[in-house]
Amino acid sequence: MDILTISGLSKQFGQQQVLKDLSFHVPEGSIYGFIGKNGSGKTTTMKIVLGLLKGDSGSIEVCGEKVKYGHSKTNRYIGYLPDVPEFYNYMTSREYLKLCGEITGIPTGKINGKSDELLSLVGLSNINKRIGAYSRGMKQRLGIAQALLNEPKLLICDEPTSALDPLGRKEILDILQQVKEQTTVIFSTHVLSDVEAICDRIGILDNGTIKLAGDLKEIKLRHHQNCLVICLESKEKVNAFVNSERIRSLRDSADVQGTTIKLKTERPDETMSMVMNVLVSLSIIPSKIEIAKPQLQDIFMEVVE
Ligand SMILES: Nc1ncnc2c1ncn2[C@@H]1O[C@H](COP(=O)(O)OP(=O)(O)OP(=O)(O)O)[C@@H](O)[C@H]1O
Repeated sequence: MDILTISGLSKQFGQQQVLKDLSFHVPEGSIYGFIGKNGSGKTTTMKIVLGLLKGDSGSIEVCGEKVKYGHSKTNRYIGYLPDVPEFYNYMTSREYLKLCGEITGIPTGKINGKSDELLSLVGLSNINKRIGAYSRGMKQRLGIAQALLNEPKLLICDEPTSALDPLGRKEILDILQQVKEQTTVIFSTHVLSDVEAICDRIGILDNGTIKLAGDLKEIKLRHHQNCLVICLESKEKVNAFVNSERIRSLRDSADVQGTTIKLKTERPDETMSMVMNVLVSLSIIPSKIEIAKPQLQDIFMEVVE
Protein backbone atom coordinates (compact mmCIF):
# COMPACT_ATOMS: atom_id res chain seq x y z
CA MET A 1 0.00 0.00 0.00
CA ASP A 2 1.15 3.54 -0.73
CA ILE A 3 1.19 5.96 2.20
CA LEU A 4 1.60 8.97 -0.10
CA THR A 5 0.58 9.37 -3.75
CA ILE A 6 1.24 12.60 -5.64
CA SER A 7 -0.26 12.85 -9.14
CA GLY A 8 0.34 15.60 -11.69
CA LEU A 9 1.17 18.29 -9.11
CA SER A 10 2.08 21.74 -10.45
CA LYS A 11 2.95 24.93 -8.59
CA GLN A 12 3.96 28.34 -9.85
CA PHE A 13 5.23 31.30 -7.80
CA GLY A 14 4.76 34.40 -9.99
CA GLN A 15 6.57 33.59 -13.24
CA GLN A 16 8.52 30.73 -11.68
CA GLN A 17 7.17 27.24 -12.39
CA VAL A 18 8.53 25.30 -9.39
CA LEU A 19 6.65 21.99 -9.79
CA LYS A 20 5.64 20.67 -13.23
CA ASP A 21 3.26 17.74 -13.37
CA LEU A 22 5.07 16.09 -10.45
CA SER A 23 4.08 12.48 -9.70
CA PHE A 24 5.51 9.93 -7.29
CA HIS A 25 4.38 7.49 -4.62
CA VAL A 26 5.82 6.36 -1.31
CA PRO A 27 5.14 2.74 -0.28
CA GLU A 28 4.41 1.89 3.34
CA GLY A 29 7.44 0.85 5.42
CA SER A 30 10.05 2.62 3.33
CA ILE A 31 12.56 5.34 4.12
CA TYR A 32 12.12 7.49 1.03
CA GLY A 33 14.94 9.85 0.09
CA PHE A 34 13.34 12.90 -1.59
CA ILE A 35 16.42 14.37 -3.20
CA GLY A 36 16.98 17.62 -5.02
CA LYS A 37 19.33 20.57 -5.32
CA ASN A 38 18.76 23.70 -3.23
CA GLY A 39 15.66 25.42 -4.51
CA SER A 40 14.39 22.42 -6.49
CA GLY A 41 11.00 22.48 -4.72
CA LYS A 42 11.27 19.86 -1.95
CA THR A 43 9.87 22.08 0.82
CA THR A 44 7.17 23.42 -1.52
CA THR A 45 6.06 19.83 -2.24
CA MET A 46 5.99 18.92 1.47
CA LYS A 47 4.02 22.08 2.35
CA ILE A 48 1.41 21.13 -0.26
CA VAL A 49 1.28 17.58 1.18
CA LEU A 50 0.63 19.14 4.61
CA GLY A 51 -2.18 21.30 3.18
CA LEU A 52 -0.25 24.47 4.10
CA LEU A 53 0.19 25.59 0.50
CA LYS A 54 -2.19 25.31 -2.46
CA GLY A 55 -1.04 23.41 -5.54
CA ASP A 56 -2.17 24.87 -8.90
CA SER A 57 -3.24 21.46 -10.24
CA GLY A 58 -2.88 17.77 -9.48
CA SER A 59 -3.91 15.65 -6.53
CA ILE A 60 -2.38 14.20 -3.37
CA GLU A 61 -3.52 11.28 -1.25
CA VAL A 62 -2.21 10.43 2.22
CA CYS A 63 -3.24 6.94 3.40
CA GLY A 64 -5.84 6.88 0.61
CA GLU A 65 -7.46 10.21 1.64
CA LYS A 66 -7.33 13.31 -0.53
CA VAL A 67 -5.34 16.26 0.82
CA LYS A 68 -7.28 19.54 0.71
CA TYR A 69 -5.58 22.90 1.03
CA GLY A 70 -6.42 24.57 4.36
CA HIS A 71 -7.84 21.36 5.85
CA SER A 72 -5.75 19.47 8.35
CA LYS A 73 -7.71 16.19 8.34
CA THR A 74 -5.04 14.13 6.56
CA ASN A 75 -2.38 15.57 8.89
CA ARG A 76 -3.56 13.16 11.60
CA TYR A 77 -1.53 10.58 9.66
CA ILE A 78 1.54 12.80 9.43
CA GLY A 79 4.37 13.81 11.75
CA TYR A 80 6.42 16.75 10.44
CA LEU A 81 9.94 17.78 11.30
CA PRO A 82 10.78 21.15 9.67
CA ASP A 83 14.42 21.95 8.87
CA VAL A 84 14.63 24.35 11.82
CA PRO A 85 12.11 23.24 14.46
CA GLU A 86 10.95 25.95 16.89
CA PHE A 87 10.43 25.31 20.60
CA TYR A 88 9.66 27.17 23.81
CA ASN A 89 13.21 27.55 25.05
CA TYR A 90 12.27 27.94 28.72
CA MET A 91 10.72 24.45 28.83
CA THR A 92 12.36 21.07 29.36
CA SER A 93 11.77 18.46 26.67
CA ARG A 94 9.36 16.53 28.92
CA GLU A 95 7.32 19.71 29.59
CA TYR A 96 7.30 20.49 25.87
CA LEU A 97 6.09 17.04 24.84
CA LYS A 98 3.40 17.22 27.55
CA LEU A 99 2.18 20.54 26.11
CA CYS A 100 2.15 19.13 22.55
CA GLY A 101 0.30 16.02 23.76
CA GLU A 102 -2.35 18.14 25.50
CA ILE A 103 -2.82 20.41 22.48
CA THR A 104 -3.25 17.47 20.10
CA GLY A 105 -5.70 15.71 22.42
CA ILE A 106 -3.67 12.69 23.55
CA PRO A 107 -5.35 11.25 26.69
CA THR A 108 -3.58 12.61 29.80
CA GLY A 109 -2.84 9.12 31.12
CA LYS A 110 -0.99 8.28 27.91
CA ILE A 111 1.14 11.43 27.54
CA ASN A 112 3.78 10.65 30.19
CA GLY A 113 4.36 7.06 29.05
CA LYS A 114 4.55 8.09 25.38
CA SER A 115 6.93 10.99 26.20
CA ASP A 116 9.25 8.67 28.17
CA GLU A 117 9.28 6.15 25.31
CA LEU A 118 10.09 8.83 22.71
CA LEU A 119 12.69 10.65 24.83
CA SER A 120 14.42 7.31 25.29
CA LEU A 121 14.28 6.65 21.52
CA VAL A 122 15.95 10.00 20.75
CA GLY A 123 18.47 9.77 23.62
CA LEU A 124 17.13 12.68 25.70
CA SER A 125 15.76 10.73 28.69
CA ASN A 126 18.27 11.97 31.22
CA ILE A 127 18.54 15.56 30.04
CA ASN A 128 16.83 17.93 32.43
CA LYS A 129 18.15 21.27 31.15
CA ARG A 130 15.94 23.73 29.31
CA ILE A 131 15.58 23.44 25.53
CA GLY A 132 17.27 26.85 25.08
CA ALA A 133 20.53 25.22 26.21
CA TYR A 134 20.26 22.34 23.71
CA SER A 135 22.65 21.86 20.79
CA ARG A 136 21.22 21.86 17.25
CA GLY A 137 21.42 18.07 17.16
CA MET A 138 19.51 17.75 20.44
CA LYS A 139 16.82 20.09 19.10
CA GLN A 140 16.48 17.99 15.95
CA ARG A 141 16.17 14.85 18.10
CA LEU A 142 13.49 16.51 20.20
CA GLY A 143 11.78 17.54 16.94
CA ILE A 144 11.63 13.88 15.90
CA ALA A 145 10.15 12.92 19.30
CA GLN A 146 7.51 15.63 18.93
CA ALA A 147 6.69 14.58 15.36
CA LEU A 148 6.19 10.98 16.53
CA LEU A 149 3.98 11.86 19.51
CA ASN A 150 0.75 11.12 17.65
CA GLU A 151 2.06 7.82 16.26
CA PRO A 152 1.91 9.03 12.64
CA LYS A 153 1.86 6.65 9.69
CA LEU A 154 4.13 9.04 7.78
CA LEU A 155 7.04 11.04 9.19
CA ILE A 156 8.19 13.89 6.94
CA CYS A 157 11.68 15.18 7.74
CA ASP A 158 12.76 18.29 5.83
CA GLU A 159 16.57 18.48 5.68
CA PRO A 160 16.96 17.01 9.20
CA THR A 161 20.74 16.60 9.00
CA SER A 162 21.89 19.53 6.83
CA ALA A 163 23.04 21.79 9.67
CA LEU A 164 24.57 19.10 11.88
CA ASP A 165 28.12 17.90 12.47
CA PRO A 166 29.00 14.25 11.58
CA LEU A 167 28.17 12.96 15.07
CA GLY A 168 24.83 14.80 15.20
CA ARG A 169 24.01 13.52 11.71
CA LYS A 170 24.77 9.95 12.64
CA GLU A 171 22.51 10.21 15.69
CA ILE A 172 19.60 11.42 13.54
CA LEU A 173 20.20 8.73 10.89
CA ASP A 174 20.30 6.00 13.58
CA ILE A 175 17.02 7.26 15.04
CA LEU A 176 15.31 7.37 11.62
CA GLN A 177 16.41 3.82 10.97
CA GLN A 178 14.82 2.70 14.25
CA VAL A 179 11.67 4.70 13.53
CA LYS A 180 11.22 2.80 10.27
CA GLU A 181 9.80 -0.11 12.28
CA GLN A 182 6.81 2.05 13.27
CA THR A 183 6.32 4.58 10.49
CA THR A 184 7.10 5.34 6.86
CA VAL A 185 9.70 8.13 6.53
CA ILE A 186 10.19 10.78 3.85
CA PHE A 187 13.66 12.18 4.17
CA SER A 188 13.97 15.34 2.11
CA THR A 189 17.60 16.30 1.57
CA HIS A 190 20.48 17.15 -0.72
CA VAL A 191 23.01 15.24 1.42
CA LEU A 192 23.44 12.14 -0.74
CA SER A 193 25.67 10.20 1.67
CA ASP A 194 22.87 10.35 4.27
CA VAL A 195 20.42 8.98 1.70
CA GLU A 196 22.80 6.14 0.86
CA ALA A 197 23.15 5.36 4.58
CA ILE A 198 19.46 4.84 5.38
CA CYS A 199 17.05 5.12 2.42
CA ASP A 200 15.68 2.12 0.58
CA ARG A 201 13.80 4.15 -2.05
CA ILE A 202 14.56 7.48 -3.68
CA GLY A 203 13.02 10.11 -5.92
CA ILE A 204 15.28 12.70 -7.56
CA LEU A 205 13.48 16.03 -8.06
CA ASP A 206 14.89 18.30 -10.74
CA ASN A 207 13.37 21.06 -12.81
CA GLY A 208 9.99 20.51 -11.18
CA THR A 209 9.62 16.80 -11.96
CA ILE A 210 10.89 13.46 -10.69
CA LYS A 211 13.79 12.52 -12.94
CA LEU A 212 14.43 9.12 -11.38
CA ALA A 213 12.57 7.12 -8.74
CA GLY A 214 12.49 3.63 -7.31
CA ASP A 215 14.32 1.10 -5.18
CA LEU A 216 17.83 2.43 -4.46
CA LYS A 217 19.56 -0.95 -4.82
CA GLU A 218 17.84 -1.61 -8.17
CA ILE A 219 18.69 1.90 -9.41
CA LYS A 220 22.34 1.33 -8.49
CA LEU A 221 22.38 -2.01 -10.30
CA ARG A 222 20.86 -0.43 -13.41
CA HIS A 223 23.43 2.37 -13.39
CA HIS A 224 26.33 0.05 -12.74
CA GLN A 225 29.32 0.88 -14.90
CA ASN A 226 32.33 -1.35 -15.02
CA CYS A 227 35.09 0.81 -13.69
CA LEU A 228 38.33 0.20 -11.82
CA VAL A 229 39.51 2.73 -9.23
CA ILE A 230 43.23 2.86 -8.47
CA CYS A 231 44.60 5.21 -5.81
CA LEU A 232 48.36 5.79 -5.75
CA GLU A 233 50.48 7.73 -3.31
CA SER A 234 51.99 10.40 -5.56
CA LYS A 235 51.56 12.17 -8.89
CA GLU A 236 54.91 10.69 -10.03
CA LYS A 237 53.59 7.18 -9.51
CA VAL A 238 50.38 8.09 -11.38
CA ASN A 239 52.47 9.36 -14.33
CA ALA A 240 54.62 6.24 -14.32
CA PHE A 241 51.51 4.07 -14.32
CA VAL A 242 49.48 5.86 -17.02
CA ASN A 243 52.56 6.18 -19.27
CA SER A 244 53.47 2.52 -19.01
CA GLU A 245 53.35 0.68 -22.35
CA ARG A 246 51.11 -2.10 -21.10
CA ILE A 247 48.14 0.04 -20.27
CA ARG A 248 48.37 2.03 -23.50
CA SER A 249 45.16 0.42 -24.83
CA LEU A 250 43.25 1.72 -21.77
CA ARG A 251 44.75 5.20 -21.73
CA ASP A 252 41.83 6.78 -23.60
CA SER A 253 39.36 5.49 -21.02
CA ALA A 254 41.49 6.62 -18.05
CA ASP A 255 40.14 9.49 -15.96
CA VAL A 256 42.92 10.86 -13.76
CA GLN A 257 41.98 13.10 -10.82
CA GLY A 258 44.93 13.93 -8.56
CA THR A 259 46.34 10.60 -7.44
CA THR A 260 43.19 8.62 -8.35
CA ILE A 261 42.84 6.86 -11.69
CA LYS A 262 39.50 5.56 -12.95
CA LEU A 263 39.61 3.03 -15.77
CA LYS A 264 36.42 2.16 -17.66
CA THR A 265 36.51 -1.43 -18.84
CA GLU A 266 34.20 -4.09 -20.27
CA ARG A 267 36.12 -6.86 -18.46
CA PRO A 268 36.90 -5.62 -14.93
CA ASP A 269 38.43 -8.91 -13.69
CA GLU A 270 40.86 -9.17 -16.62
CA THR A 271 41.75 -5.48 -16.38
CA MET A 272 42.29 -5.79 -12.62
CA SER A 273 44.74 -8.63 -13.15
CA MET A 274 46.60 -6.71 -15.88
CA VAL A 275 46.75 -3.53 -13.74
CA MET A 276 48.14 -5.52 -10.79
CA ASN A 277 50.87 -6.94 -13.03
CA VAL A 278 51.78 -3.48 -14.28
CA LEU A 279 51.90 -2.10 -10.72
CA VAL A 280 54.14 -4.99 -9.61
CA SER A 281 56.46 -4.47 -12.59
CA LEU A 282 56.77 -0.77 -11.61
CA SER A 283 57.21 -1.63 -7.90
CA ILE A 284 54.19 0.54 -7.05
CA ILE A 285 51.98 -0.44 -4.12
CA PRO A 286 48.53 1.13 -4.55
CA SER A 287 46.84 2.63 -1.47
CA LYS A 288 43.53 1.36 -2.90
CA ILE A 289 42.43 -0.68 -5.89
CA GLU A 290 38.86 -1.83 -6.43
CA ILE A 291 36.08 -2.43 -8.92
CA ALA A 292 33.96 0.69 -8.34
CA LYS A 293 30.49 0.41 -6.88
CA PRO A 294 27.97 2.86 -8.35
CA GLN A 295 27.59 5.93 -6.12
CA LEU A 296 24.38 7.89 -5.72
CA GLN A 297 26.45 11.03 -6.33
CA ASP A 298 27.30 9.81 -9.88
CA ILE A 299 23.69 8.83 -10.60
CA PHE A 300 22.47 12.21 -9.31
CA MET A 301 24.95 14.10 -11.52
CA GLU A 302 23.85 12.01 -14.49
CA VAL A 303 20.13 12.77 -14.15
CA VAL A 304 19.98 16.40 -12.97
CA GLU A 305 20.33 19.28 -15.42
N1 LIG B 1 6.34 31.61 -0.94
C1 LIG B 1 7.14 31.69 -1.99
N2 LIG B 1 7.07 32.72 -2.85
C2 LIG B 1 7.86 32.78 -3.94
N3 LIG B 1 8.80 31.86 -4.27
C3 LIG B 1 8.92 30.81 -3.44
C4 LIG B 1 8.12 30.67 -2.27
N4 LIG B 1 8.46 29.49 -1.65
C5 LIG B 1 9.45 28.96 -2.39
N5 LIG B 1 9.72 29.75 -3.46
C6 LIG B 1 10.72 29.45 -4.51
O1 LIG B 1 10.47 28.16 -5.01
C7 LIG B 1 11.68 27.46 -5.28
C8 LIG B 1 11.69 26.15 -4.54
O2 LIG B 1 11.83 26.40 -3.14
P1 LIG B 1 11.84 25.25 -2.06
O3 LIG B 1 12.06 25.89 -0.73
O4 LIG B 1 10.62 24.42 -2.22
O5 LIG B 1 13.11 24.41 -2.50
P2 LIG B 1 13.93 23.29 -1.70
O6 LIG B 1 14.19 22.20 -2.67
O7 LIG B 1 13.20 22.93 -0.45
O8 LIG B 1 15.27 24.06 -1.38
P3 LIG B 1 16.31 23.89 -0.15
O9 LIG B 1 17.02 22.58 -0.38
O10 LIG B 1 17.21 25.06 -0.35
O11 LIG B 1 15.52 23.95 1.12
C9 LIG B 1 12.80 28.41 -4.88
O12 LIG B 1 13.28 29.07 -6.04
C10 LIG B 1 12.13 29.40 -3.94
O13 LIG B 1 12.75 30.65 -4.00
